[in-house]
Amino acid sequence: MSRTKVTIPYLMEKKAKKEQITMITGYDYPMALLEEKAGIDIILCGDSLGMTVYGFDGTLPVTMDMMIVHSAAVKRGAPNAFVIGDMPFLSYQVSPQEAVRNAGRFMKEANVDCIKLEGGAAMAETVKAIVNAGIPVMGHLGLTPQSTSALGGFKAQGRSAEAACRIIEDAAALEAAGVCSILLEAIPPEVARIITESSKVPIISIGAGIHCDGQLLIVHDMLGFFDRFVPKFVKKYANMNGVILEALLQYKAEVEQGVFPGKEQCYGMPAEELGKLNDMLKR
Ligand SMILES: Nc1nc(=O)c2c([nH]1)NC[C@@H]1CN(c3ccc(C(=O)N[C@@H](CCC(=O)O)C(=O)O)cc3)CN21
Ligand SMILES: CC(C)C(=O)C(=O)O
Ligand SMILES: [Mg+2]
Repeated sequence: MSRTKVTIPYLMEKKAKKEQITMITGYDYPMALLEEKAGIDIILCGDSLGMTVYGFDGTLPVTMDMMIVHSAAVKRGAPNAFVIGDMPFLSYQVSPQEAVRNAGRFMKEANVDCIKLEGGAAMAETVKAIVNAGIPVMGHLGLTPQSTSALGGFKAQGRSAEAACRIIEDAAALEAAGVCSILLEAIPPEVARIITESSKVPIISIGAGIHCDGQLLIVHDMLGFFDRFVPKFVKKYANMNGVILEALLQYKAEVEQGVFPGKEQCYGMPAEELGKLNDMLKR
């Protein structure tokens, strides 16, 4: 199946035409193949893989090396989607120089189209440095999982007038610094609407309501492939855990009952050769 290559101008055009942008996370080759086939616009190789794929309690243990391996696999599976590499904790906070080097690794070693980092005005200089290196940057505001400890947990943000005002200012600072898009996570729809209407770049929601330019979900959440916790913004479109568990139970039962493997799964040997073998073993 052929599909148009998703680029920044294409995403800008979608915002202008008020066509919704579709975005989903992807962490590996097989899922990326299906997301490409489905025509998803943007695939985020998120550091949420620390939780969904590696079983950590948060995203802080995730390293650049892990992100490079996974995002490269995603880009191989989805050459036409706009693939974004998520900068992991401590890969961009220390200095703009380190941030440029790590963002550059994503481009050089994983062939992604863009990188994403968390934070607002405080990250403006870092964003500028990366953009000046020719690397597109997506911003990320609201619930920023890399600062869970500072936020007091995975909690919705921007629910007071003052907190909302800060997020709106952060979005403006990111746009001025040159981001090509901003992700808003777990904030009230009213706040997201103000940002979407006042910004020139596409604004994507994960738990930020219907007024944005597009939507994102974590693929493991929407497929029912992760159930340690379910954020309020998740809608489950499938029950993969149920499907996979049923297959595993059936396999186990068939092995234990001697039903698997059947004749179809076995390699044949000509009767003549089998006869010869038996003669050889008799000697
Ligand atoms: N599988 C998965 N899905 C995600 O969406 C996700 C991750 N992992 N890992 C990193 C963060 C954590 N995320 C979360 C987690 C919980 C809520 C949530 O809805 N929390 C409730 C309860 C919080 C509380 O205890 O006060 C809320 O109402 O904010 C939102 C985003 C989003 N990200
Ligand atoms: C939760 C989303 C926005 C993310 O950053 C990730 O998947 O890592
Ligand atoms: Mg992330």
